[in-house]
Amino acid sequence: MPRDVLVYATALTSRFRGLDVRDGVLLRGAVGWGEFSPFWDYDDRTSRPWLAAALEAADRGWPEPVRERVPVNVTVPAVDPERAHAIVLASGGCTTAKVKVAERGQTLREEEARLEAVRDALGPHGAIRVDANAGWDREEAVTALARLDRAAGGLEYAEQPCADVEDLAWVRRRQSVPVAADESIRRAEDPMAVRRAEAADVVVLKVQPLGGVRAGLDLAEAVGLPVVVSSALESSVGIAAGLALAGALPELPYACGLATVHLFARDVSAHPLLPVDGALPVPRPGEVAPRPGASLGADGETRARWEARLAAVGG
Ligand SMILES: O=C(O)CCC(=O)C1=CC=C[C@@H](O)[C@@H]1C(=O)O
Ligand SMILES: [Mg+2]
Repeated sequence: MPRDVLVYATALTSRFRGLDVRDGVLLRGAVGWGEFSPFWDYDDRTSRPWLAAALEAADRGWPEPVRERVPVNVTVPAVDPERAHAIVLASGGCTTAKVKVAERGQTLREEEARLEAVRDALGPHGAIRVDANAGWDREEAVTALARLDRAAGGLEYAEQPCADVEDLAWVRRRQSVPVAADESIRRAEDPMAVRRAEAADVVVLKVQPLGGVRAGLDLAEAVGLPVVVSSALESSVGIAAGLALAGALPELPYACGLATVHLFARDVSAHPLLPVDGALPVPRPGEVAPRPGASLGADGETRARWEARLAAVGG
């Protein structure tokens, strides 16, 4: 069992997934550090794979990688065009951008402006993908994707345009932007439904919700579609596990969504996993650790909440 438990909390540099603060637990085992940070809207049962992923990193380590570096996308939250432009320019050389769209309270015109700004910052050769987080119904998705595809000067793919697998398949047949499945994999009872319904061209895999790097490798093999490994908005300790999965996949045709540490006002590591030349290194088990002896930003109440949650989930 893990020997040390540290709780971190940090402000986010832009609002993301409705959050202004991110917090979680770091666990140390025989091999290294693992992160357990299910979002607060996840119940104890749904949080169990997140704990399994942390314990795998802490106690077992990961399979050998087949590559040393992983190309990554810059993640652009649902911000105004000026901020979107600045985020891409400060991305550490990323040539792929993932832009959040279908944000409640925003118009399609605002989202077009965000995509135009991202294209301007990225230049004509960069790749742009969008993530709607299931925010559209299927007709809305077809209309929005046509407009956003034009505004972006071409979209690489659209992540989770609708909630239902049948709707993803319908949208995929009706228009030309490829479809990626995220929530339909990580929150689904049956992640293979996407494959059976021919609902996606790409699948997005996240280590914590899936229960670890080995679980992610097994699912990638079973699904048999191109994989994009993405973060669950983790500290560098959690991102290290994502990089281990991306590093061990036999094929990696797309940039991964693992460059999210820039969204943390303060990371837990003295060497945050921020991209250089648009890529991140694949760390060895135990290589990424919290700053020694430092406070990780969590107050007493936050620490107590996480310790109780860890016990409830089974740590
Ligand atoms: O994929 C990326 O570029 C970053 C990760 C990312 O977008 C997400 C991380 C955490 C929670 C999710 O709402 C979100 C996603 O939907 O992919
Ligand atoms: Mg997504």
